[in-house]
Amino acid sequence: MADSDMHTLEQALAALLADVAPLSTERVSLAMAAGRVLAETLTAQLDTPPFDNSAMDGYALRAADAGRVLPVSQRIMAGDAAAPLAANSCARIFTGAPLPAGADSVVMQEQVESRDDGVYIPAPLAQGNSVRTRGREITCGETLIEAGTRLNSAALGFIAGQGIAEVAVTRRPRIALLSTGDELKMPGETLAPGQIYNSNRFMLSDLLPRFGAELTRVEHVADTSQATREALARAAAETDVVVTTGGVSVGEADHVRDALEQLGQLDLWRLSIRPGKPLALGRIGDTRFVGLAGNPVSAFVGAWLFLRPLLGALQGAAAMSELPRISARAAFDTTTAARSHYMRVALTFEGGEYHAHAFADQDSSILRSCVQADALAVIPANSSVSVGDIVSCLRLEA
Ligand SMILES: Nc1nc2c(c(=O)[nH]1)N[C@H]1C(S)=C(S)[C@@H](COP(=O)(O)OP(=O)(O)OC[C@H]3O[C@@H](n4cnc5c(N)ncnc54)[C@H](O)[C@@H]3O)O[C@H]1N2
Ligand code: MOO
Repeated sequence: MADSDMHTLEQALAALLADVAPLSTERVSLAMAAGRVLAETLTAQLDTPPFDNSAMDGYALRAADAGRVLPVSQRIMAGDAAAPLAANSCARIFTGAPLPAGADSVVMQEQVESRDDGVYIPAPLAQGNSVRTRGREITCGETLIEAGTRLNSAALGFIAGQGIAEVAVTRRPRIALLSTGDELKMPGETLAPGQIYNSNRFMLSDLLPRFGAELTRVEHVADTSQATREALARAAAETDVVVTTGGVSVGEADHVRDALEQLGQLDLWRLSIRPGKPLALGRIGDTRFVGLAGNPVSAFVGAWLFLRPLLGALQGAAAMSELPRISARAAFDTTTAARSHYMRVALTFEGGEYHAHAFADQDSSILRSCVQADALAVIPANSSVSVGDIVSCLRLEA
C-alpha cells in the first residue's frame, strides 16, 4: 500500500466522531461525581454567599460612625444569627459571621485601638469595607455550571456550596481492552527466549479511566484468527468501545482487521502519522472499535489522539475533542517525511516562553520517551525544525 493511501489525523478524527451520540444519563451523588460529565445545566438555587458576612476578624459598624470610640454591643461568630446592631455601637465579629442588620462595614481588628469603654475605629471608613455581600459569587436563578462540563475539584465544591447533593451525569463509556501478541507475558511471570512483558495493558488500564472510561473487560488474546474473532465478538457484546493493541499491521499474525471485517466494519486504516500508522477504526454493531498499533508509544499516542476525543464525545464533553495547544520553542532538530510526527516532549518555562525538549530516541518502541513527556510536539509532514523554531504542542492533559 502506497503512502498516498494513508489518511490524515483530521480525516480519521472526522470519521471517528461523525455519528457519536452521548450515552444515557444517570444521577449520582456529588461524592461520586468527580471527573464525570454533567448531563444537565445546573441553575443556582440560592444566593452565595446566602447573607452579607464579614471577610475579617474585627468589628462591624456603620461606616458613618467611624472616627470615635464605640461600645461593643454584641459578639457574632460564624454560624450565629446576628441581632440588629444597636445604635452608636459596634459588634465584635469574626470571618464568615453574618453582618448585623444596620451595619454596613467591617474593620479588621489590627486597625482598631482598645479603650476602657469600647474600641476606637479610625476614620475615614468606606461603606462595604471587608464585607462579602450576599450573592457576590452567584445569585439564585443564574446558570451555575453548563451541561457538558467535566466536573473538577473546584466545580464539585462550587456545586456543594449550593446544597446540591446529586447531579445528572453521562454514563461512563464501558470499554474492553484486549492485548494481542503471543510474545507477551505478564509482569511477575518468567520470560522465555523471544518473549517480552505486556506494557500496553498497564499503560492503558491507567490512561483510559482518566478519560472517563470504565474498563469492564481486560484480557489477552491469542494470535489466531479464531481467538481474535471470538474475543472481539464477546467484548463488543458488552461494551461501548473495544480497544485492541497490536495485530493491526501487515504481519502474518496480524488478525485484528480480518476479525473486525468479519464481525462488523473497518471504517479506516493507516494514518499518515508517526507513531501509530497502522491504527484501525471501525465498529461492531453499535460498539466502536479502535485498533491501536502494538508498539507501546504508538498505543500511548493513539490513545491520546483518538480515544480521548471518542470517550469525550460519548460522554458529551465537547472540551475533550482536542488537546489543549501551546506554542513552544524547539530544543531539538528534526526532519519529517510523509507522516506528521507527534514527538514526545518535556516542557520547561524559561525567559517568558515554553521550551520543548524531545527525548533523544523517538522510535515507537521506546516507551521511555513518554515517561517524562507532558506534550506532543506536532511536526507537519515533509518539514524540518531547527533548535529555536516555534512548534505547536498538544498538552497531555486528561
Ligand atoms: N512490513 C511492514 N511492517 C510493519 C509496518 C509496515 O507498514 N509494514 N508498520 C510498522 C509500524 S509503523 C508499526 S507501529 C508496527 C505495528 O504493528 P502492529 O500494530 O501489528 O503491532 P504488533 O506487530 O503486534 O507489535 C508491534 C511491536 O510492539 C510490541 N508490542 C505489541 N503489544 C505490546 C504490548 N502490549 N506491550 C509491549 N509491547 C508490545 C510487539 O512485540 C512488537 O515489537 O508494525 C510495523 N511493521
Ligand atoms: O507507526 Mo509505527 O507507530 O511508527 O512505529
